[in-house]
Amino acid sequence: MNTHDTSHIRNFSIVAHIDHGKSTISDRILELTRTVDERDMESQLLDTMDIERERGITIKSNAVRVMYDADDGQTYQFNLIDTPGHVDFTYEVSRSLAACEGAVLVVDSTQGVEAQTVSNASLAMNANLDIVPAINKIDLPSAHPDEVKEEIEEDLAIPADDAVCVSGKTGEGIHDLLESIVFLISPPAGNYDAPLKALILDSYFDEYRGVVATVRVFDGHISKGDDLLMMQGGERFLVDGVGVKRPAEVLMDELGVGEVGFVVTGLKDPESVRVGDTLTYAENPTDEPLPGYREAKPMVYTGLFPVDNKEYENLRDALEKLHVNDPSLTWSPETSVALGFGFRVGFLGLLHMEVVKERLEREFNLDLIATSPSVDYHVFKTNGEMVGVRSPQDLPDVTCIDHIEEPYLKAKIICPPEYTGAVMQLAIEHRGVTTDMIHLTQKSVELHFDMPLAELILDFFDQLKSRTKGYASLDYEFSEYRTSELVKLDILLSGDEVDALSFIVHKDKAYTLARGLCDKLKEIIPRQQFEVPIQGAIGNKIIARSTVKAMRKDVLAKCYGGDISRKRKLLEKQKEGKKRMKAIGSVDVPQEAFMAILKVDE
Ligand SMILES: Nc1nc2c(ncn2[C@@H]2O[C@H](COP(=O)(O)OP(=O)(O)OP(=O)(O)O)[C@@H](O)[C@H]2O)c(=O)[nH]1
Repeated sequence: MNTHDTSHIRNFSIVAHIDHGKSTISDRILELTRTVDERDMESQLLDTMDIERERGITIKSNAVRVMYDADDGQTYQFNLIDTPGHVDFTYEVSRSLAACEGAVLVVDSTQGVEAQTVSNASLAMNANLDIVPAINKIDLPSAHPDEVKEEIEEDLAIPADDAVCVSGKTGEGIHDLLESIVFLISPPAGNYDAPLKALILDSYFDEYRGVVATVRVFDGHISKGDDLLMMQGGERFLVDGVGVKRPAEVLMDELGVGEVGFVVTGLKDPESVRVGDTLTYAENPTDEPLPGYREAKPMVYTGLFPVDNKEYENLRDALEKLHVNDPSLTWSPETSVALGFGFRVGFLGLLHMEVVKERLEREFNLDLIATSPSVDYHVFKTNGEMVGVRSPQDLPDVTCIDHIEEPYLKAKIICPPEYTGAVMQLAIEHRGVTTDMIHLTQKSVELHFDMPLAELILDFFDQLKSRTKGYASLDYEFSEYRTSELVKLDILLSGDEVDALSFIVHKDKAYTLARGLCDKLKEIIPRQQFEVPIQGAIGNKIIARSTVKAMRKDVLAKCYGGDISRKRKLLEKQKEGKKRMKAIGSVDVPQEAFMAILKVDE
């Protein structure tokens, strides 16, 4: 195949609302194009992380090359990028779209257009991509593809004549989808002989080969031995090899213009390759770098502390390693009287937080305690200074505070009309204000809210799902900082303040939350050999209290006589429990206590 000619190349992302079937459709494409042998086929092939497979969610985008023999007798090179659907990872989606000419927009035919369908469609439209709508799960009896077509036209302003009905499960319609990709998505433009212009989409660190970068070549071509320069980072290196994923890595002679693949940089410093940077020839560089990416800003911060303080350095190393292919992760050292040395880590959202914590524990074998999530508050002091506060412990003394601003979101919820009242009520309870209500179709309403981010991270999503029987979907973006009356709520165990349990809350909610939290902690903290009073306080004022009664904990007391295996199980369970306990003063506090705020029923 002539690498100067790009007419046979199609670069596209698969985007959708969470669970609408992107990964399943990608699997069928790999199967139908015989990229993967049937006997090697396992589901969610592109979700390479254990967590992705177990949870059935995509976290990282993944680029693979498949060759498609089309009905016109030609063979096409498809570079397919599977993307995450959850709102936390919208940033990852826009990174992938920047490398493509087209997007396959998957919509579940039993659910219709949902919040991230709208946001992904508008990301794709803003990036000027050709969009192929795929209406999925048509094998299900509850599928209503015709109505979904209408929604695509009306809500998204995408012509639905182009929509292809498919089933990722049975494979029906996948052939038609591949044909539509050939006809509807433009081939890449670009000049093979021009100076190199390649966008770094992603990178990971390999012990033996150094940093391996996934790139999209816009102009020029890359081969082994080329002398390349990273335009922003300034790093220069000789290419150690190039190749593509199918989905196993295959080395190639060259990555030509318009293609997507990987470059082995040989660079040993994980920080030397920046996602969003432009690669060019060191001796004959291009004039201007590509626009790159908007930096992903962390929204949620939490303290991560090793249960065993000796693991502190290991935790730092692990964060550095994860950062290479998760550039949105940020951290700074944090010290807690209760938990010792740790880090305040910034995440894109709560799912991102859970995923990173789980990866740190599994892939790096760390035992961690996470404290309740916080947002980044702007605290204006009486002396005119502004400080960013991401941890309740860092809040200056009240006498020095003039006012505090907190981040607000523009939230968008799509739900069936009968749940409008429930959704509005929930928003009011979370200090939200309805700003707009649009009737999309007879079956769906789009509600717009202004709402503090801090409220969203306190179980808003779970509440939304339960109050709308799972029918509502949520999307949001940061809007601005606004002044709020916020106070720091402290928790005292046996009369001692536990810094890691403090949090910042709106004044009007402080009493209810303090009471709820004291009650919750009473359930969570196991009985000790002495009574443990739990108190909630604002400054010196105690506003709530509860007590954990004294009891000698003898887990075997319940086992009369000889059931050895049951005894062993109980002891093991207790040991497991101990691992996650932190002795605070003389009280053993389990991990759940530090996240109890997320579980308080208001
Ligand atoms: N019946 C039926 N089920 C499907 C079909 N496509 C996907 N599913 C199921 O829908 C669920 C979600 O599919 P995924 O492919 O993981 O969805 P996704 O969009 O990749 O999800 P994220 O990566 O988490 O955003 C899985 O349980 C699939 O088995 C289909 O055509 N028919």
